[in-house]
Amino acid sequence: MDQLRAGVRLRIVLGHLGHPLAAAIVAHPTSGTSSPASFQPQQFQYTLDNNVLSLEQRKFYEENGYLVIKNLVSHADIQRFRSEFERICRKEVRPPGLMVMKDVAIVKSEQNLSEKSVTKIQDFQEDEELFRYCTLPEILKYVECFTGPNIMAMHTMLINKPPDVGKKTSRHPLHQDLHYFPFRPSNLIVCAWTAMEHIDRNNGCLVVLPGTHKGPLKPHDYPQWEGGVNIMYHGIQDYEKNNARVHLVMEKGDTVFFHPLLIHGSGRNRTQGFRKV
Ligand SMILES: CCCCCCCCCCCCCCCCCCCC(=O)SCCNC(=O)CCNC(=O)[C@H](O)C(C)(C)COP(=O)(O)OP(=O)(O)OC[C@H]1O[C@@H](n2cnc3c(N)ncnc32)[C@H](O)[C@@H]1OP(=O)(O)O
Ligand SMILES: Nc1ncnc2c1ncn2[C@@H]1O[C@H](COP(=O)(O)OP(=O)(O)OP(=O)(O)O)[C@@H](O)[C@H]1O
Ligand SMILES: O=C(O)CCC(=O)C(=O)O
Ligand SMILES: [Fe+2]
Ligand SMILES: [Mg+2]
Repeated sequence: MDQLRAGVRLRIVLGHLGHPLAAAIVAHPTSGTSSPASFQPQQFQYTLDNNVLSLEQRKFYEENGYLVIKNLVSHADIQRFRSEFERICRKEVRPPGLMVMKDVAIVKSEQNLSEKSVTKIQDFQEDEELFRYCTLPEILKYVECFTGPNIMAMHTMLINKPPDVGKKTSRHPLHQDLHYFPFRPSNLIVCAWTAMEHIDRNNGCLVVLPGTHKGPLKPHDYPQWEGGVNIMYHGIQDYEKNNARVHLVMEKGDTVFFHPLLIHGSGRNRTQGFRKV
């Protein structure tokens, strides 16, 4: 906990700020140094050696840049996070450093009332209840597969995607999280994104372009959307249109871990509910 709190700012993005991956020692036949019997050529670039992920899961993340773990966070914990979010929206608590963001279409409308206008809260590291998410053993167990054991929470958010008012402002353009991160190395950063309810294309699920974590960080800018774009919702202009988009349908408690270079976004929320992650 103290180690986690030592971070700059927190999110469900977790990273490793320590050493780069140790370079493999290559044995030279005449040098006298011998190769350990267990030496294997480096097969994996995006995951670390431990016994948590199956070979199949590891290969999936290496190839696609994300991994969904079903039913990872308990419904009881999710209910507690939901209650705390509602308390924050009612202004019963105001943790230091917290940023409350409203949808650009709703902030300028008559509907700008209470939690129905809050699109997300960011940087909730000082809220003890919400920060419990970053300390859940089941989350950290998987995070460690990507970051190694010295884990630091860097940025936190609870997203409450509102019903779209017809201007498509509830969408989140396709982007790479690394665009927002001034720290590296990228392969030792991972995002954990937990569904707080059933999420599919109707309420604006996460959309990913598999394999794009192998590419570079691309230029980002505001999309040219007529109905308006939320502040800081930058998107990639020139992504590969042939790259298959995969819509991640998730149940409450399911968690997707993804690489900060993976191109992802989310569609509009066509329901009347507030889609929470
Ligand atoms: C902070 C990063 C945001 C990332 C967003 C995208 C997330 C992608 C996920 C990827 C991972 C992200 C990880 C990020 C971590 C690193 C971040 C590094 C970048 C920074 O640190 S940037 C610095 C911090 N950034 C901000 O604080 C964002 C800007 N925030 C604000 O401007 C305000 O706090 C905010 C949220 C707009 C609310 O202001 P507030 O004064 O409380 O609100 P008002 O109602 O008084 O409105 C003032 C004014 O703003 C207009 N407004 C309100 N909401 C929006 C909106 N959603 N979009 C556009 N415009 C908005 C409102 O209409 C008012 O305008 P007027 O013209 O009427 O004055
Ligand atoms: N052709 C496109 N050009 C640019 N961005 C796109 C395009 N298609 C989708 N996106 C981006 O990907 C996100 C997810 O797309 P998706 O198609 O799921 O959402 P949607 O268009 O809002 O809903 P739906 O397609 O289900 O009607 C969108 O919010 C948008 O940011
Ligand atoms: O949940 C969403 O709508 C998008 C979230 C996102 O981009 C992120 O968590 O990095
Ligand atoms: Fe993102
Ligand atoms: Mg679409």
